[in-house]
Amino acid sequence: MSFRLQPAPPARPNRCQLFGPGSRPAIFEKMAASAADVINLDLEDAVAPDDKPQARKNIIEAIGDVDWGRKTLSVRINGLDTPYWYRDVVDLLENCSERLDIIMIPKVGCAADIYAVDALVTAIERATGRSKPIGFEVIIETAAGIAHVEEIAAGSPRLQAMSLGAADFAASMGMATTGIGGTQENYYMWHEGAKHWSDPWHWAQAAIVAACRTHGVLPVDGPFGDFSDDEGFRAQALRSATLGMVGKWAIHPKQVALANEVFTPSEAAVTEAREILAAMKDAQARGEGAAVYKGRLVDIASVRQAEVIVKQAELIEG
Ligand SMILES: CC(=O)SCCNC(=O)CCNC(=O)[C@H](O)C(C)(C)COP(=O)(O)OP(=O)(O)OC[C@H]1O[C@@H](n2cnc3c(N)ncnc32)[C@H](O)[C@@H]1OP(=O)(O)O
Ligand SMILES: O=CC(=O)O
Ligand SMILES: [Mg+2]
Repeated sequence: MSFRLQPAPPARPNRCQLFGPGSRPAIFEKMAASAADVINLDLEDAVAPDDKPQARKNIIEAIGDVDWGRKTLSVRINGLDTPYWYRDVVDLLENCSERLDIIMIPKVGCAADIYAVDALVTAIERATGRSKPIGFEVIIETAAGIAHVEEIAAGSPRLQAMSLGAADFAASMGMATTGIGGTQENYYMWHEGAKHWSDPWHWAQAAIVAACRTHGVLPVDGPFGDFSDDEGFRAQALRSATLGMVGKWAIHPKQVALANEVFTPSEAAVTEAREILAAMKDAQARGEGAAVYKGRLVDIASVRQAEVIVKQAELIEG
């Protein structure tokens, strides 16, 4: 371990982030009643330009009026390349209740983007006397965003989570696909007469996880567009969880249960993790730094691995 210890990310469940357009208030109560840990009310790409003012009003009203329970409540503002974002921030923070937890900043390209929003949010918080500091989450979904992912992850003490936005990411990178996440038909290895599909999102996800873990931010996988493909969603989510991501977006309510299932450690995984911790405790009592568990080596690193699973389970149990 470096002399600089790895900071812990926010201790809250983030298995599923359910999105819904701010211009569709009829679904807000349904979103609140869902099993998602995080709700993202959208002012950005799911809202047509002419609908943005009304969407802001809908969201401001719903933040105060809807019972969001213990969910983390987030609003996605428009990108800094648009004329909308400052009005999103000003209207929201001058008018919405303190129930709002987080602002999501899309298409972040460098740390200065976060700095700009932080300066505006800080000024409004001071001017209006808001007592609960607003957190940030960002989407990495441009070439610049992935190129500067580490400085972005270090961009503000407000930053809690970072998602990969596969749709805009593919567009910005010039990727030859209109699919949002998942397997891409043309991304395969050819070996002995058979296609073996690879994962074009892997490297971006790994870069995001590394940046997030370095700076105590939650790494999250973004949207999976084909909501009729449960197995495709599950496979993508399992890969993300294996890489260290803590959750995934749902762009349709049927994806919430799938995400929760994948990002909740199974009973078997938690039992095994606890058994490894117990085996290592016994080994340490004997003055040994390594032990054999089910025929395989476990040592202090295994303790750290097992603790990840146990902590995640305890966080979810509350
Ligand atoms: C690339 C990106 O930026 S992704 C993030 C931005 N995108 C979004 O926010 C899109 C979010 N999703 C949606 O807007 C919608 O789910 C759509 C447009 C994809 C599909 O909407 P619909 O055609 O209404 O879906 P469908 O008919 O299957 O809905 C089934 C039920 O779920 C409800 N529902 C639909 N979407 C949502 C949602 N996001 N949250 C909660 N409930 C929802 C419907 O109201 C309907 O309820 P009912 O059974 O009581 O009538
Ligand atoms: O905003 C999300 C994306 O995939 O683009
Ligand atoms: Mg996007």
